[in-house]
Amino acid sequence: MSNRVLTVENLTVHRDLYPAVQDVSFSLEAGMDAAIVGPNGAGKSTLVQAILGILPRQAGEVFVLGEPLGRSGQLPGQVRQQIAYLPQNFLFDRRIPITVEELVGLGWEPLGLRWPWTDSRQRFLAIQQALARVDGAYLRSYPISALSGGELKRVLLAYCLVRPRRLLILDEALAGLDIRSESEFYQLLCQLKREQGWAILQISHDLDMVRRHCDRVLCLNRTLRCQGVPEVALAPDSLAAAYGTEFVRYRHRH
Ligand SMILES: Nc1ncnc2c1ncn2[C@@H]1O[C@H](COP(=O)(O)OP(=O)(O)OP(=O)(O)O)[C@@H](O)[C@H]1O
Repeated sequence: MSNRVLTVENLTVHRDLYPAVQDVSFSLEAGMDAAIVGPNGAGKSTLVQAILGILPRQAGEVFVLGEPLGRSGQLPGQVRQQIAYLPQNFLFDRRIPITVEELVGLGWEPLGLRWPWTDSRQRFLAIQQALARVDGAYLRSYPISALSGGELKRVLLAYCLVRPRRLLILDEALAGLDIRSESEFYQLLCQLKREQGWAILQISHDLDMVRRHCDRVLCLNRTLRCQGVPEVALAPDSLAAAYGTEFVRYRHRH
């Protein structure tokens, strides 16, 4: 079985009438944690949304687990189920009366029609295990309105891992976490990557975190300015290509 989880070939995506992402190519293997970095407006979210099939593309191809992403974002159900996505702002009204268990259970529901009472034991166990995995077993019957920001992020990760996945996409998902919660979250991601062979694609502005935790970096500024291991892709020359020379001088002064 191939280890290739994601392939992006010559992808171009327009916002309004201009290319926000142009001619981008890269691939991700199982067990790889890749960061997309670049200045504001560089096209990072646009790229991720096109890979998820949320935004249409003007040119290029995307393959997830070897299956081509359709022009309108279609993928076979069994492939789509293996992708988990944590957006930048998981926007919902936290006052809605839903418990942690119910929220995590939404991630478990298989696609397609089924009788509501089938697999209920499996579902219950999967939710329990996912919550235990993020040290959140005690949160099971909490209403989501009662969670702190860090607890909510852990619960959302449980939502992602409640069924087996191959690709996890994070869009600045850790923004707002304190240093300790962020570090714990990364340790957990690292374990999941090793144990379950997840490929992780994450957008981040935290270059120090990327240097510490990621094994591949994509420097984007509309086009891919460079890609490689952090030592290469985060070297001053590569950063200057993505962010401009002023940014690199600023980072060196601090
Ligand atoms: N809904 C939209 N409609 C039209 N243009 C948009 C929309 N969202 C973003 N854009 C434009 O697309 C370009 C890329 O934006 P995008 O959000 O992908 O960048 P980003 O790298 O994720 O930025 P940031 O780091 O600020 O989150 C920008 O020029 C932005 O103004």
